[in-house]
Amino acid sequence: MDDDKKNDGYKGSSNRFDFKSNVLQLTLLTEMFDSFSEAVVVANIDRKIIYMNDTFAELFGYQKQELYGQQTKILYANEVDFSEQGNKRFNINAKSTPDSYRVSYQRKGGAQFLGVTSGTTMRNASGEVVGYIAFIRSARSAEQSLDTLQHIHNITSNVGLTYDQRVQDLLQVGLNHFGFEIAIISHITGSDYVVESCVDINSELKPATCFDISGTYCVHTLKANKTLGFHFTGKSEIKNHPCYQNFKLESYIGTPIKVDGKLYGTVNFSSHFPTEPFCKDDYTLMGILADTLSFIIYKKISEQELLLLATTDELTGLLNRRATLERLDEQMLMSKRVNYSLCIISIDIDHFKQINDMWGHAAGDKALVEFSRIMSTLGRKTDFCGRIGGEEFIFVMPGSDETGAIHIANSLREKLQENNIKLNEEDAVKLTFSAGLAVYENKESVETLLMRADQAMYQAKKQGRDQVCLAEIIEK
Ligand SMILES: Nc1nc2c(ncn2[C@@H]2O[C@H](COP(=O)(O)OP(=O)(O)OP(=O)(O)O)[C@@H](O)[C@H]2O)c(=O)[nH]1
Repeated sequence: MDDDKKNDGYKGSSNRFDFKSNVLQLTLLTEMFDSFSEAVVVANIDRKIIYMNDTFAELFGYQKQELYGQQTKILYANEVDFSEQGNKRFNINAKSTPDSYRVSYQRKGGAQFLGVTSGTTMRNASGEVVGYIAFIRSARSAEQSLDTLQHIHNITSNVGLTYDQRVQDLLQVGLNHFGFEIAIISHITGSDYVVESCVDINSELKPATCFDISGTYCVHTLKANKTLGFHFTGKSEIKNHPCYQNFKLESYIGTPIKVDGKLYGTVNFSSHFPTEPFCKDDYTLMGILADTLSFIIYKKISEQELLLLATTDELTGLLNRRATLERLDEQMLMSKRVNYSLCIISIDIDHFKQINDMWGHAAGDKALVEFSRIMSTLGRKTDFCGRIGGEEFIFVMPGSDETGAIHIANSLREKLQENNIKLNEEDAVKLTFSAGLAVYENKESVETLLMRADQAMYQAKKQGRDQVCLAEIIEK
């Protein structure tokens, strides 16, 4: 073979890896690596490129002649990385053991990609370092995809993870796979795109942020109803998209998440830097991630529904007895810890039996539902009420004193006076109630607090109903 043709390498005089005297080495490199499927590059001690194979030139998007003699700085996305690698690896004191690392590279034209590089120093017969050989592959190779799949499996099979940890870990796996900065699970209702969970390496994006869907790339993903990716938005057909104009996100890949057959939102990854074109593996992985998330979200929604069922009174929609007492207990603990007052009112509708007797059980049910609706419109956001039994309720007011609680009881009375309760098409009644008000005393239990409030309520009944009595205080 003609030497010149064989050695289409750099022939400049400044490199200390002199080809004229090292023809053998270059011939060897050419024979060994020209047909290699992995990208191979050799740089001299000045970090100038003296050999590359076709795969390398293709990976970086250059003609070989454009790269020969160039410092490898041209290949790095970040100049700092170039200097750091130089300090660590490309110097005469560097170890000659092979070494592997990941770094962001830059193609001709600026598109960036995450590369896995393995390399080692090259020495001459006297043992002096004369250059460096590196094997570079895109981090998103088949091997990387398998690694990502393994991580997804590890996360889904780890029963010790909470919902939030699981979701965050899956987002992180996606970020690592693509080498991006932002990962989002969105919940989409109408035109609202709400960031439900996210990982943002720059900590700028926060959960619960809401965008109009038209301002996000996901609008295209939803329209396509499948995974969609843009690896260099600034050079794509959507470069006028508001998301590009506002956030300069150069790369994006997103997939719709469907839960129980209905659109829930999207999972998407994005970066301010361009990346290499997405490959089949990337699309497959996005599908697997979206399916995995869909299952996890479905499970969470089912659990929430079950919890709601277990804590809600079926007829009125108020908290049921167990949930009311549990919440009361929590509030009493809090009240003790931060030393604020807490009041409860035990409420019992007057002569309720007569409604059932005169208009039937269904009419009684309607009265209970309407009474509950009116009662739950009262008070502060932190107040809550629950149904304790048939026509008995308690109203809990954390942070309120006796005056505040009496005000609530009076408001309920006024509302009931203003509103006739419709029992059926023709009939309506006015309801009254008897109530017992108890102010929580430090150290007492839920049972004593309730008992004192109930006793005061029975007192109100005894005294003629339609009134509020104060509970006895505990004798010291
Ligand atoms: N419709 C309906 N009635 C209920 C429900 N739960 C309990 N009740 C009825 O509520 C009535 C309560 O009656 P009582 O305990 O005698 O009390 P009251 O008639 O309100 O009289 P006072 O409390 O003394 O004013 C009973 O008839 C119960 O059957 C329910 O879920 N739906």
